[in-house]
Amino acid sequence: MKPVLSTEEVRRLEDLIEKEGTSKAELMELAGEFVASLAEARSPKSVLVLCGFGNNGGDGWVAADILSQKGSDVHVVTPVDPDEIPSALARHVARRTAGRDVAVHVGPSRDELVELIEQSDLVIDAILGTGFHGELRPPFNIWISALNEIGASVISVDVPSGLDSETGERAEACVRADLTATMLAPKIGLYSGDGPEFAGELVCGELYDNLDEVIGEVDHAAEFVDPVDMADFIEPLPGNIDKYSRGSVLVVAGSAMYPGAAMMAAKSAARAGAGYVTVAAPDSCANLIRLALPSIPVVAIPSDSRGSFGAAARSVICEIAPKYDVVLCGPGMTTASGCMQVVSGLLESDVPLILDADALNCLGRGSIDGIDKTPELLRRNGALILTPHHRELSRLVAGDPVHDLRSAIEASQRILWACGSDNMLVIAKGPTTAVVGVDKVLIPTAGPASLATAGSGDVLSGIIAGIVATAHARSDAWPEFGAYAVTVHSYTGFAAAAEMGERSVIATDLIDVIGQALQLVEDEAMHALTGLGAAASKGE
Ligand SMILES: NC(=O)C1=CN([C@@H]2O[C@H](COP(=O)(O)OP(=O)(O)OC[C@H]3O[C@@H](n4cnc5c(N)ncnc54)[C@H](O)[C@@H]3O)[C@@H](O)[C@H]2O)[C@@H](O)CC1
Ligand SMILES: [K+]
Repeated sequence: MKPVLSTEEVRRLEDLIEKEGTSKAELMELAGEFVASLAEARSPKSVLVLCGFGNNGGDGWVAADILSQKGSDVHVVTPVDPDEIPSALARHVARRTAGRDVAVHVGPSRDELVELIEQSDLVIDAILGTGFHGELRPPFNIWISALNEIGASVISVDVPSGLDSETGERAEACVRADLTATMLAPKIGLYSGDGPEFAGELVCGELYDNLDEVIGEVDHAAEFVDPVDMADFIEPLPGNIDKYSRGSVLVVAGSAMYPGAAMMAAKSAARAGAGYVTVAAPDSCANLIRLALPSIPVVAIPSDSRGSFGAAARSVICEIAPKYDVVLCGPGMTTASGCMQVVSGLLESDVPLILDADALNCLGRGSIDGIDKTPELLRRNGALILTPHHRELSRLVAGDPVHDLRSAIEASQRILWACGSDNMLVIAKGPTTAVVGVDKVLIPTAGPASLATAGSGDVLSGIIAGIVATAHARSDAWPEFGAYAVTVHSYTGFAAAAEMGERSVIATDLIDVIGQALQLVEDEAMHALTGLGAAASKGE
């Protein structure tokens, strides 16, 4: 797992490294070297380095110096003369570089800048890093819009300039990078909001030999997990196993209006490895589900007049629920009063429980001031996993805005900390999904845009249920299993897009490739672990 840091955590880390004997000036030299090495790998004949006023600019000046010494034709653009750069560290390296074989352009006009960009093979964006906040001031807004218009090949230093490294919000003009070379550890804003889109490929320069030790001494906003971190959680299927010991799931879902959601969640749970999946659905749609899923038993529960769970549903469902390793409740269920009763009944039981979709909306309706103000509703002995997307999460915290990764993590933590339970997990779904536990936040590999399709959430909750059911002995590691499930879902997006084309994927395609996705994740985890090199690339 790789730490992902907030801006404040990065500052603390730099201070600690300084205490250990490596100064910020040395870190700047190392950062510049790292950027220069990435630039060199692209063999540019001529490089343009855009430098700002701060230390991000300083990294750019160092890279410019190294690249010119290695034979590239290097031009540096700066808003002020090197002697007038306010940051002492950056001023020092700028003066040094300007005295060497680079062409320095101070405050060029837009036309002059456009000409410089067009003449170069590669642009290094060292305009703004973690020190950027608020509205983008001139001349940088003009520089950045010129750069994006021309569509130059760009390496951004630390973060794309114009992106807030904390929130991932972008200014009106924000560099669209091909590659972002982030220093020491990725900043949380690179995963949030506009970050993933504008950063392009992300590589991290560790810069400091004892980084692993020192980074453990600062808090981490989150940790990035990739398949290699999942090796411990992927177990081979033993031969002497029966359908029940492979893990059982009860899917409480569906209504006359939305029977498909129940079908997709149940089929996904089975495809994700559960040996025995049962659907409990209102009798209004039970037969339809039976016909669609011949391998899955369906228990018909009395409906209300509109085809949702009726008043008798709670007692019937709560009686059968404890027989399963995990219960998934919510897809396509509606928020009728019978459904609200079912959710509160299941919460009172001890069975490991996943609440998704309408079950979350039932929770939101049952707590006017926000679920974080009424944590007693969620306190229970059994494990509890909530899987809200941003709108559902916002409803759970009484309408407080949730619009990006950072606000999703904050809202999830408010709920978890109010409940104080280490048996609880919020999987906050979004373009980047966060798996939030009471004491850790995991960010699994994000999937492609093809996952943004109706029913994709039902597939994810089914995958989570299937994976959690097969992991019943490992309840100490819910966040890791949650991250594993989210990764598998992401990989269904890659695999389905490879078969169907990114724009054409529908949720049922994702279900059909769950097996492929499980295999891809397993291959990547095992190959990386055994040093066999890169595994089969995602869906190719
Ligand atoms: N994290 C680390 O350990 C290291 C960080 N270094 C670099 O240092 C950077 C941070 O340096 P700084 O703190 O000097 O900050 P930056 O260089 O990111 O930006 C600070 C400058 O940006 C200007 N600025 C801020 N908001 C603006 C706005 N809205 N419009 C226009 N200008 C604006 C300020 O006037 C200030 O001069 C990192 O991003 C990284 O590139 C490296 O030098 C070495 C190691
Ligand atoms: K930058």
